[in-house]
Amino acid sequence: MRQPSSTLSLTSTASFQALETHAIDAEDWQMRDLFAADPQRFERLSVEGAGLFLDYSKNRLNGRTLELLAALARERGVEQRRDAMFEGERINNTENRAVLHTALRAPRGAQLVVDGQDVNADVHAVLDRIRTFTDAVRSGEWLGHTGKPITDIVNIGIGGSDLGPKMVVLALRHYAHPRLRMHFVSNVDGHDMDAALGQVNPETTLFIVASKTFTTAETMMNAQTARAWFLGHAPEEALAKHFVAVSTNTEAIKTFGIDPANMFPFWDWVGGRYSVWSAIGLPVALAVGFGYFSDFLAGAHAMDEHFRTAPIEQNMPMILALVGFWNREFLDAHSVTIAPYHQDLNRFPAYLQQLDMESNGKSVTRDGDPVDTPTCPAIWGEPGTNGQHAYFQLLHQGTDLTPIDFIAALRPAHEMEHHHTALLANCFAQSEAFMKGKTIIEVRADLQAQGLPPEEVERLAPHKTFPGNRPSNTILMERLTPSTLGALIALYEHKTFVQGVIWNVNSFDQWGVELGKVLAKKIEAELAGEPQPNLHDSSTNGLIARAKAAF
Ligand SMILES: O=P(O)(O)OC[C@H]1O[C@H](O)[C@H](O)[C@@H](O)[C@@H]1O
Repeated sequence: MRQPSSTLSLTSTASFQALETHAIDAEDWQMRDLFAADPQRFERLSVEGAGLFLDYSKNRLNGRTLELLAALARERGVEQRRDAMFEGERINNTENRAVLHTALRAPRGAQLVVDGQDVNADVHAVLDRIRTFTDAVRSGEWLGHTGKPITDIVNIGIGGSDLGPKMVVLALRHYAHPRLRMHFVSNVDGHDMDAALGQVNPETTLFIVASKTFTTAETMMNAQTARAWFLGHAPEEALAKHFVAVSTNTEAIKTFGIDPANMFPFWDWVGGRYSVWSAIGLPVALAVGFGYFSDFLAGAHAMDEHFRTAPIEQNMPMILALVGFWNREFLDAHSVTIAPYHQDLNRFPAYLQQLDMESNGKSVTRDGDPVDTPTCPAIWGEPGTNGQHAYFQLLHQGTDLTPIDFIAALRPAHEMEHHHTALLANCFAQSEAFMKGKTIIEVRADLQAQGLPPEEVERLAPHKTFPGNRPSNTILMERLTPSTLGALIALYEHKTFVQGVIWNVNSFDQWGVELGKVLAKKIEAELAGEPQPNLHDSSTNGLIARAKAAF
């Protein structure tokens, strides 16, 4: 494999050291002054691509900062590693796998042969099957065992086999088939399955068991429960009309009792959190139809092309990554808030939590050495304007600096124009307020103008002062469509990738989730079996004892 020039530790690179020196100068910068000094700042610090617009001018940086960040990206070999990913090299070095989610959205006929396998042909063969199947279900031609069309689809999956399809189906609800109700069951907590089964009819329900490995404990338990529930209402031969599977593991699907003819495959080079573009997106294709699903893939592909070809300085995912890196490393931002000013992007922050934190929540490099800087910040958020009335207080006046990504569509999918005007006004007002703040002098002037006595002005002024100078990005799109949503997700995927290369971590494994799984198996056996005192620490023993006493 081509070796990117990132074997030096991050802090020993010349470009990181140049950034460290530059960051000392930048400590005193006020964004208000940066805007006042440069009337072109917005034009200079914004970029367009694949139907998205990114304004990153409300960050504490200048042109020199960007030059230094771009130099760092070059020194860390971001472009070489990007090309290696697109070409199918095995960049996931702890699992010895290629990372090819970009191939899932490449148009038919794109050339990509990896290990002698025509990846593009394989991808499009599965897409053709998805088209045939989803057309049949949507048209009503696919019938349940008693001859009725499907009305409800229950996706059973967790992590990447849940978050992507669920988020996208919600985001594209305006494109959805009116007959099909979509349900998502992920949690091993029986309340999740109980709620879904309470709403559906076995005669008209299609279950999708979605699991890359087909070994994930939660999904296997939920799938068995759904199967048993279904067989309580229908004969065994009816299963083929009501259960399909999405997986890379054909053998496990057969063992479960799903006909391989009802299996939609994908491949080990698709990471779970990057899998919504594969057959894991089946619920999306069922809800919105294959045509819109293709538009969704095409939007992501447009972002791939932008990412692959635009120079770093005009490359949206690179810039989003570099600005985020600057805020993390030099402004000590421990977390990032995602604020979609679009109610239909309700689950987007949760989706990004897995994408970013499972990818870059690492503390050793690809070579197994400890990293020498902080890595992935925590990601969290809620749609605006709701967040404004909950935790924005901390963002405005708390002691931590938390960068914010505002995301908005300029045109709504409804006709209540005045709602949309109010929504956008709030979005833009918040980013302005975070940037500008309100000085104590301005606050005093306001309070004096209200006629407050001087001692009252002095008492209240510190509470009403906003420090400002708090960074944010704003991402705009004309409308939230299958295509712009595809581009938006791909933007964040590539942002995550670029940061991972700079930190030199493997963004494509997730060993950190394993320990809890192993211990849960042990404790599950203990909870179900005879008491075995003192196998654990006193806290875990005590909790197990309390649970057993309640059974
Ligand atoms: O699709 P599955 O194999 O069932 O995996 C579902 C999820 O579980 C795992 O524990 C991983 O942390 C996730 O990356 C994955 O998406």
